[in-house]
Amino acid sequence: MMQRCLQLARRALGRTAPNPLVGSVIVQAGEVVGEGFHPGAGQPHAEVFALRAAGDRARGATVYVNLEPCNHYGRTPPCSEALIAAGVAKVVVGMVDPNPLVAGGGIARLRNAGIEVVVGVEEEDCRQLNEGFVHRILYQRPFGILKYAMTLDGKIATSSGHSAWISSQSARNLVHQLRVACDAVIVGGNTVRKDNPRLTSRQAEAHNPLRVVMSRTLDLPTEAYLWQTAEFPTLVITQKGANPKFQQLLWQKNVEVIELPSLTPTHAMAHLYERGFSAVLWECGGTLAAQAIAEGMVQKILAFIAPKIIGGSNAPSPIGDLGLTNMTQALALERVRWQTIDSDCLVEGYLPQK
Ligand SMILES: Nc1nc(O)c(N)c(N[C@@H]2O[C@H](COP(=O)(O)O)[C@@H](O)[C@H]2O)n1
Ligand SMILES: [Zn+2]
Repeated sequence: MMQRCLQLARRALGRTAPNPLVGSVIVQAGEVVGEGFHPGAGQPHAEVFALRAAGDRARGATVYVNLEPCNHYGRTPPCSEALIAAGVAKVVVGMVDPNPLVAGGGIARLRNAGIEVVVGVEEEDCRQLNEGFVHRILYQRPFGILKYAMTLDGKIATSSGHSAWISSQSARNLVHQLRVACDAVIVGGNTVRKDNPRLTSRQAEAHNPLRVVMSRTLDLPTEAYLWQTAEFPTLVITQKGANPKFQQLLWQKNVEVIELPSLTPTHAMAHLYERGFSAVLWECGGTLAAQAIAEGMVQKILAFIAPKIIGGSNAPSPIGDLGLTNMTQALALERVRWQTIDSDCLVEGYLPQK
């Protein structure tokens, strides 16, 4: 039932920030009598949709939900009260809500009302689905995911900058799927100049992240896929006073431009946090990737490794200089997993939290 909650929650992938992904199932005498998911901030919570679907059959039933029911008046009233009013007998919770406005209060409220509450079912999967939301709440900044594709000898392009394609079509499809789950995708000016990326999800009906370009100088091409904003918006983040003429050209193309006093990954992520974003994908080159890692703006890494060799010392690598001189300083990923995708290998893991 908890896995079904996660499945339902995923229907809103990429659309709920700053809120979490939540699904709920109501079971009465072994039969599913109601299901629901949270479609987005400002809309009713998953439990409310499930209660509406169950109607009177919620009385005496068991409610499954991947996140603790809320207990506060936010954009919507507390689900704890709705569950109590509906007369449910038992609530099975995937994980405690880290939001300080909830943080165990929903569970306590239900228990005080005589409802049996079980906590921590399929907890690891529940945590992973909402890792962006959890990070946002705990650290007041979005969760950063760095993704790159490299050859067996650690290159992301030839020395002339050619990179299409390093990884297989199946690996690229997985990246499109990853974009569905993210609120924004960031590249630097170099990537726009060299690759002219689209940065979309390539899936009908699916969510597309806000496409973000970080560029200090705005020394960017006048024509690029990213400036075609009829379907998908683009945000360019630059530094105060940079290239006013080019800024004007971008605005004419409906590309939003914002100037920050100082253009760093930290400041860019702070801005995206203010916009309500939870999960941000870094698809940038090595220099920006190294800066983002050094500033603690990357929490998770997904490295696609293709069994191809480019060779040469001038071919760029996925992560630039981190200033490390000794192997004991190497950043050792935690909770590492790997899988094969066609002939490529995907290694993923988490950077130690600073
Ligand atoms: N249990 C649960 N189910 C949902 O469907 C939810 N969206 C949440 N969200 C929690 O409540 C906060 C948002 O409240 P409003 O939508 O503003 O009323 C969010 O931060 C989570 O803590 N929980
Ligand atoms: Zn709620």
